Amino acid sequence: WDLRALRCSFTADCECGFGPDLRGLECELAVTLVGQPLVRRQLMEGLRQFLEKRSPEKPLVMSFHGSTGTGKTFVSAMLVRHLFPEGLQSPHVHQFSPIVHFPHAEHVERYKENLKHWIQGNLTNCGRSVFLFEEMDKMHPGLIDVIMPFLGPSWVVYGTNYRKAIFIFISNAGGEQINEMTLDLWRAHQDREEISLQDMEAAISKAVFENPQSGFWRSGIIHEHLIDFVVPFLPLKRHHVKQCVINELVQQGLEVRHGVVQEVADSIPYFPEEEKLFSSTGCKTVASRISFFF
Ligand SMILES: Nc1ncnc2c1ncn2[C@@H]1O[C@H](COP(=O)(O)OP(=O)(O)OP(=O)(O)O)[C@@H](O)[C@H]1O
Repeated sequence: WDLRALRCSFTADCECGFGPDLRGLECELAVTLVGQPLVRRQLMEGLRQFLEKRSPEKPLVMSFHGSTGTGKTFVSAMLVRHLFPEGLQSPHVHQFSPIVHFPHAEHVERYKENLKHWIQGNLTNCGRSVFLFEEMDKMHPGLIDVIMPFLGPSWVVYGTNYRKAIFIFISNAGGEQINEMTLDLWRAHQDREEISLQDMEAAISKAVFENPQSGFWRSGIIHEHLIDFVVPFLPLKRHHVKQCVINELVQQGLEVRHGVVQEVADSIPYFPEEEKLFSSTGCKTVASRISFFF
């Protein structure tokens, strides 16, 4: 007997090793992700809505935006780990980085063909495939539009049902707008959880669509509203950085010393110049700085 086939005939979720664990994800986000209430909300809501449907009407498309070190890569890896047990190592999780996969502007037409075939082939192999597009702001404009047919609600493309796939775009684009809105809110004495997602989504979409340096420049993906969830990563404050230092010390099995936490947090640059509120590098350099102060 093929036990896998037998199990699959009784369960709906057995699709090329796809085993979503939303509770586990929610729990890990609550414990390890610092200062990103909107991310938790958007991500969990998006996934729940999508995974509840046995036959979704379109693939799930999310776009992560925010300045450096705010947790975009961290969250995407965590998300993937809670969808496929092998996480980023799963053969059904595909990462694309413009610098690695699409380095030369003069080869864009070839990249378009390759990308289309790659996605089509992998969706034929596993409808639950996850595609991660990193550093979207470094992507040649126009290239990403080749995947538009895979993101919409059509039933099949080239004979493949692709509606169960998940696409995630990651970029720094829109980060400035997010930072400005968060700063305005702080100046108005409002809580960061009170940021209106609608306002932020509109500002981010406009910023990436109108920026010639963005992979989404004049992109049909934005114009046709193919992104289901825009996920804004807010700039991190000093107390968030301190929490990152504590998390990192615990993870490295080191003693959590107040002095070290303070020194690492103090060594990081903050903006704006006057108030020095938000970390310019988020928590990105925390791990490497710990060895200097411990
Ligand atoms: N909000 C956060 N909560 C907890 N840890 C964080 C957070 N943001 C960043 N970190 C820590 O900093 C490291 C670097 O963050 P990450 O790579 O996710 O940043 P990023 O937003 O993808 O930045 P970039 O735009 O430069 O790629 C993570 O591995 C994690 O340890």
